[in-house]
Amino acid sequence: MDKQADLKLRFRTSQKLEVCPAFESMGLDRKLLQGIYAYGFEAPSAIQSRAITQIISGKDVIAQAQSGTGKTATFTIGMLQACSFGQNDLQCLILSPTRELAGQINSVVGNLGSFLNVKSVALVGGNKMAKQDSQKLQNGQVHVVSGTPGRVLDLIKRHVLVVKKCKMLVLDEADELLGESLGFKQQIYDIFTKLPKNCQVVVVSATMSKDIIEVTKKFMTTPVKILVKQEEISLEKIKQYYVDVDKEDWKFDTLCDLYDSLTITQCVIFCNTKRKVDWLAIKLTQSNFSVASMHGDMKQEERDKVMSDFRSGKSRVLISTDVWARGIDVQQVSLVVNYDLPDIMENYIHRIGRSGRFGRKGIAINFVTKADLSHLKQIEKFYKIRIKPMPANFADFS
Ligand SMILES: Nc1ncnc2c1ncn2[C@@H]1O[C@H](COP(=O)(O)OP(=O)(O)OP(=O)(O)O)[C@@H](O)[C@H]1O
Repeated sequence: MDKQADLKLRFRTSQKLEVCPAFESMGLDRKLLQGIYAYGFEAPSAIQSRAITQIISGKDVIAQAQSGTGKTATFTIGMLQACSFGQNDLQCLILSPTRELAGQINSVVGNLGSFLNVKSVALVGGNKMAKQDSQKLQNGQVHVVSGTPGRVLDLIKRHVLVVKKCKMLVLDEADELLGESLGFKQQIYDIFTKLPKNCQVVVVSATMSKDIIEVTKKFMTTPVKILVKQEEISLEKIKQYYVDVDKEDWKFDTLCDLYDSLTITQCVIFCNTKRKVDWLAIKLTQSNFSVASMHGDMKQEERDKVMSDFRSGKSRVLISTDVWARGIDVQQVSLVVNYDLPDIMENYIHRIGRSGRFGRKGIAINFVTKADLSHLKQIEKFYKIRIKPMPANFADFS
């Protein structure tokens, strides 16, 4: 077999995967099922019906599925089924790239595991660890940790977090954690070396490149792969448009013209830098538009307040950087505006995926200057999609 063909084969979805059409047919604990139904889920999504039983079987798993299709519950349900709640040890460690995402995952774990009496904590940077959490950790009263890599590694090194009984490591947004750009990769390797040799590894993301799958070979053993074809990554339910703004200076007025449509439900506006987020938030506020903003240089308490106001619907328009691009789930978000096109190709899919959660309709609007046109074409080519000009009657159907 020539090398190219061999490479293609190795990155295909594993053959003959069982598909479970119902949560009942997955062999789940009765109390876990109770938690799933109480959370409002009726039937599993495509990724859930394929990946949960693979995770439960104890195999290493690479699970890719489109944004908003229920990957969090996929690994959470698999993981909760694998935990022994009679045992007072840390058994599962979930890592994700942002504090907000780690917190969100922790609350999904708590909700789905509410009848199992699961004890979980979120361990993230930015805040001093709550005394209560540190006590729980030291008394071995935590089954599941959802954290960001830096904080988790630090606590392991300081022997506050004891991982010797950990049986499962989950990397959510794995391509971001294992990519070169954000400096998480070394931290992940360091954490991995502290875990027991037979620790199961589950990696999850909406985007997964061949390079990343190569990287996973360093710490995964013959994983089951559930992958999505490049042309299927973009969700049909999210309509994608561009507005030709010609030059940077015109973006602001275009956004002001759109503002009434943005507030119909909730909207996230992405800028490429923290400075631009601050600038845009000030400028819109000065023009009497009500907006919230969030980025990585803000104090954690401020970030938490912005998140909780947005989740509760108190604020409806949020301006942010790529700190908001991945994983954050606010079902009411129906519109995403790329005030700037993302520099990182993968983040296009993650950003627009903040809308159209779990089959809902979503709209993505890209502001495109003359200089951006070739970048837009690259995005279209990469995902095999067509991004149409925004129709004049957009406000009627948004
Ligand atoms: N089986 C289900 N039935 C109904 N709703 C579900 C089901 N599974 C997940 N959801 C809901 O779908 C939404 C999206 O799920 P989730 O955040 O896990 O998506 P994701 O695939 O991780 O997305 P992303 O790629 O953005 O991280 C959540 O609000 C979740 O509660």
